[in-house]
Amino acid sequence: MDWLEVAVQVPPEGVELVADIFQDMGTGGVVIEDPAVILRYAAAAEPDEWGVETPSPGERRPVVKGYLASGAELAGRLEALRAALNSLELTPAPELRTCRVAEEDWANCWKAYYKPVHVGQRLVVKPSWEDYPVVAGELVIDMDPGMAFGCGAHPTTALCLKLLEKYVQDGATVYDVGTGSGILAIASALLGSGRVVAVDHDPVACRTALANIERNGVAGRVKVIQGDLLSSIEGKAGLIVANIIAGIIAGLAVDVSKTLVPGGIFIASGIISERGPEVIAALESAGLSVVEQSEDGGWVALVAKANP
Ligand SMILES: C[S@@+](CC[C@H](N)C(=O)[O-])C[C@H]1O[C@@H](n2cnc3c(N)ncnc32)[C@H](O)[C@@H]1O
Repeated sequence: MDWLEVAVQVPPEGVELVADIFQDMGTGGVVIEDPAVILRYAAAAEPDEWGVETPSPGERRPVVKGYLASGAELAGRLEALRAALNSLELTPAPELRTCRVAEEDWANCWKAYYKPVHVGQRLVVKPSWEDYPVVAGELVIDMDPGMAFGCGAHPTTALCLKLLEKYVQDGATVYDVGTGSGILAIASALLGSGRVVAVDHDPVACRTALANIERNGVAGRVKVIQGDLLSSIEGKAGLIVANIIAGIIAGLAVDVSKTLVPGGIFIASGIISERGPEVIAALESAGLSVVEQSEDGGWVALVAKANP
């Protein structure tokens, strides 16, 4: 099938709003290219090693990409997208570019950027097609994100991985809400969780997560459910992790509070820094106490605790 890649260049405060529009349109995955993150990689490693071109000064605004299937409805959907972008009243106004991609290109084009990454003390996220000599004590997550979000390089994912290292307890039940590639569910299992439920509303993400879970040999402890947030999961959890976007995290706070065991932990990520206070307020008013915040590349991750 052919797809239309729609790339929208926006000022930083528009990233989430545009990602929300794509999500509401059911684009099945949104890609956020943040020049600040790319610049950090370029500074941290040999750019050649990453295959990353350093953005020029004119390219400092983030780009949000969504994918629309070719077909009779495409023109109408593009028109609806343009109208939604105009209604945001951002300055400078979002700029929209489109290009056609074949499904295979879309699934593979990012592979050049993806190398083994060390995250936190013990975790290493390794692309399934790369060789990696494992060092004693390391926990290696073998990933092929396919078309789902979550290769470990994005700050929102890396923040969650570091916090999972700190908060996953042996034998705990973990719910990974918005699992994408399954990366956080797999990390939770490798870190000692006894039972993990990974949920995503996107069927492509669920298939990808399942394949990655099997690849990492943790299928016995990790179950994948296609569903909306916590609505399809039954029972309590010791830890819930959700890397989605600020508005969804804030709206999820009450359900999280009802689902956590006393003293349970919620790791919330995907929150653009400016919206941190709003999410903290939602968590606190749902009866959770925010006990830790970490920040990376303009994104904040929060740790909130249920009452003991
Ligand atoms: C930013 S990605 C995070 C992927 C992965 N957990 C990570 O940390 O890299 C957010 C994921 O949440 C999923 N998602 C968004 N809204 C959702 C909802 N209402 N219910 C379930 N999943 C949702 C998206 O499909 C996407 O896979």
